[in-house]
Amino acid sequence: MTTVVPVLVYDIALRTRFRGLLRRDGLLVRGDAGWAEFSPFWDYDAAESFAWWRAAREAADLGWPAAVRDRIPVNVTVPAVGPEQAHAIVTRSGGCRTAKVKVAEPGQSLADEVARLEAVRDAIGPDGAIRVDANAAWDLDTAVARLAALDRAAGGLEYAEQPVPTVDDLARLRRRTHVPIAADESIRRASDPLAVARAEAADVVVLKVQPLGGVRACLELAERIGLPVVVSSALETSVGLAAGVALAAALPELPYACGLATAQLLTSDVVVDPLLPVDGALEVRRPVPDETLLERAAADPELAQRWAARLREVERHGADQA
Ligand SMILES: O=C(O)CCC(=O)c1ccccc1C(=O)O
Ligand SMILES: [Mg+2]
Repeated sequence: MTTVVPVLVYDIALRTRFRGLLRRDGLLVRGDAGWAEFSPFWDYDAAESFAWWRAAREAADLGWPAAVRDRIPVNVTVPAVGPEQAHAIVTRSGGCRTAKVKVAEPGQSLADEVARLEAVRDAIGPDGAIRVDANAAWDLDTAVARLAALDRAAGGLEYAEQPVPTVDDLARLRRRTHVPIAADESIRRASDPLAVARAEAADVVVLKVQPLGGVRACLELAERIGLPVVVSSALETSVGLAAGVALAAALPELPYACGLATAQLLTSDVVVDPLLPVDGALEVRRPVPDETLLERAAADPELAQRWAARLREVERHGADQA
């Protein structure tokens, strides 16, 4: 393999709390094929983070397969915020015709979620699509009851992403609700990502490039799963998002909006022209970081050291596997 140069650790504030985070940090590297992002969340160990490193190596060393489309329809991502803020996020989303609303977050009541979904429907209009993401937080009976209530509040849900943790419960739930089911954690954190398809546990699968080890790995997985794919981000800078865009651009079919509009959740980016939606879609392109913006986003030396140590650990893990 060619050498990949660790170039910079970024540390960027989020606009609102997301997945319990107030800031996002990660490593940017550059190889012969371009810039790449390595940004596993801190609760992922070296074994799980190794797939994220394979995705970065692919981006830096090889680049990505050819695109078959030049724009990617995307959903606006609505964190667990109040109804006024939810309304404003959708209205200022850059024309997104699909909204993905986070639900089942700690400390949130059904009333909070109903109010958020009503606000999102008001903002997106009757023709917009609304999906929810529960991040595996419900048990089966709670999911059946909540989906009925949220489906009503939203005036119809396009689908529910990972409402329950296990493949078996996804399959059972799918038989107890008319809301279509999407699998996310059951694909990207599973030892066997094909189990969802075998169990007929989902109508849609969410694929994320970093946790699944790269664009090529995702294209292969998509083919083997044989279900419609939604490409989603891991809350990256535009450097990481470009890999998701490349996957969405290369898939033979793309029937749903993708979850790649998350540059909107960051207060700044490392490229001059971030991957933000225009008319509800991202352009298929690979933006290049800007020196000044890289400097501005640079983490303090202590955080940079932690990432360097982490990368050494992940590479050591990879060497042991080989
Ligand atoms: O899909 C989207 O709209 C945005 C991406 C997103 O929700 C996400 C981002 C980082 C980590 C996990 C998730 C998730 O889908 O659960
Ligand atoms: Mg999800």
